[in-house]
This record gives sequence, structure tokens and C-alpha cells, in this order.
Amino acid sequence: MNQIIPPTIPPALFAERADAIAQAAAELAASGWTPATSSNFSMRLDAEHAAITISGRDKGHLGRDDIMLVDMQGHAVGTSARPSAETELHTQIYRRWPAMNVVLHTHSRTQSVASRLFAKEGAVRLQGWELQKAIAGQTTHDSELLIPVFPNTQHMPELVAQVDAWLDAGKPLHAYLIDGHGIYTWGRDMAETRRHLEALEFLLGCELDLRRLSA
Ligand SMILES: CSC[C@@H](O)[C@@H](O)C(=O)COP(=O)(O)O
Ligand SMILES: [Zn+2]
Repeated sequence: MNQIIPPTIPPALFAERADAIAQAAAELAASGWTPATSSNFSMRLDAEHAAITISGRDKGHLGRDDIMLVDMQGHAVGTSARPSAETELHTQIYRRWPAMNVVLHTHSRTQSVASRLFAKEGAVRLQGWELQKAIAGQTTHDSELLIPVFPNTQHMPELVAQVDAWLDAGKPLHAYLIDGHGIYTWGRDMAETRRHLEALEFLLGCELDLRRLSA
């Protein structure tokens, strides 16, 4: 893949972010959270650009050549490669929150099953779990942490509009599920975003267990 890097972006920065994405993706894939080329990952490079996975690549075996540049409207920059089909969901996060620098999207079995089970209720309501405090800004297990479940669609502007509507209603958002699809979460850096993803995977698994055991 021939990636031309704009002069305002240090090539070493792109390489560092691409390596960080590839490493995180390999670890998440090893956990079985990225089956069959699913999932996508990105990191902000500056106010105008993000590095993101090229569409359709095996997320367990990414190299620098599998990561490309996009602008904050989700358009490819300096390459004819095709960015993730879900790029607009990443750039929406970067546009809305200048402090957010990483977006991770995975398709684990737990995330997928939870998204279907809780779709009718429109959200997973997390309360009483100590691990809620792994989410930035959450200080107690007593708070209610809502993870919305948005209907799936192949038309990204519809998904973007659903997320915008949630945020424009003033509701807090740290992550969302897409029905029958997977989870999106984000953070200020890779470590924080991985922590969010791991905590949510654990919490969704606990909620599924509770439903199963109380059935
Ligand atoms: C392989 S099915 C999953 C895809 O449709 C999509 O949801 C996904 O997560 C990966 O798409 P991609 O375009 O590779 O970023
Ligand atoms: Zn997906």
C-alpha cells in the first residue's frame, strides 16, 4: 500500500500509531474478538487526520501497510486504499470530542449476543458493578451507566445520526452497541480505550450470566 503522508504529519508519528493499532488488534484478535476480518481500529494523528484500518483486512495480522490515513470527514488521504466501512463512526467521535484519540470496535461473541438481547430495551443498564469504575469519570458502582443499543444498518449516516441524536439529547456516552453487530468505545489513549473495552466485555458477560441464571 502506497501511503503518502502529508508534510504536516511526522512519518514517525504515523508509524508509531500504525504499530500501536496493529499490536492492539493482534491482542484483541487473539482473544477472539475480531472474527472473520471484522472489527476496526483507529488513532487520531492530529486535529484533521486519523490512522485507521483498511477495510477487509485480517485484524489478527495487521502490519503498517494495513493502516491508512483519513481526514475527519472519513475520506482517504494520500492513498487509493479503502478505509474501514465504518470510518464515519470513528471520525464522528474525533469530531465531537477533541480529547479522544483512540476508537476501538470489536465483534466478540459476548458483545454480539448482548446487543441482540438488550436491543428491545434500547440499552444495557449497568449498575452495582465495581468494574464500572474502569470507565473514565465513573467513581462509584452505585451510578447507572447506560450503554445504548442502536439498530444496525449498512448505511453509516443513519448510525452517525443515531449517535448524534443520543449526544444532542445531552446523554452521557462512553460506548455503544449496535444490534447484532458489536461494540464501539473510545478513550484519550490506547491504554484507556483498551481498559474500557475489557471492562465492557466483562460487564456485558456478567449481565448475560445474570439473565441466564435468573431465567
Ligand atoms: C466481516 S463482517 C464485519 C464488517 O461488516 C464490519 O462490521 C467490520 O467490523 C469490519 O469492516 P472493515 O471494513 O474491515 O472495517
Ligand atoms: Zn463492525
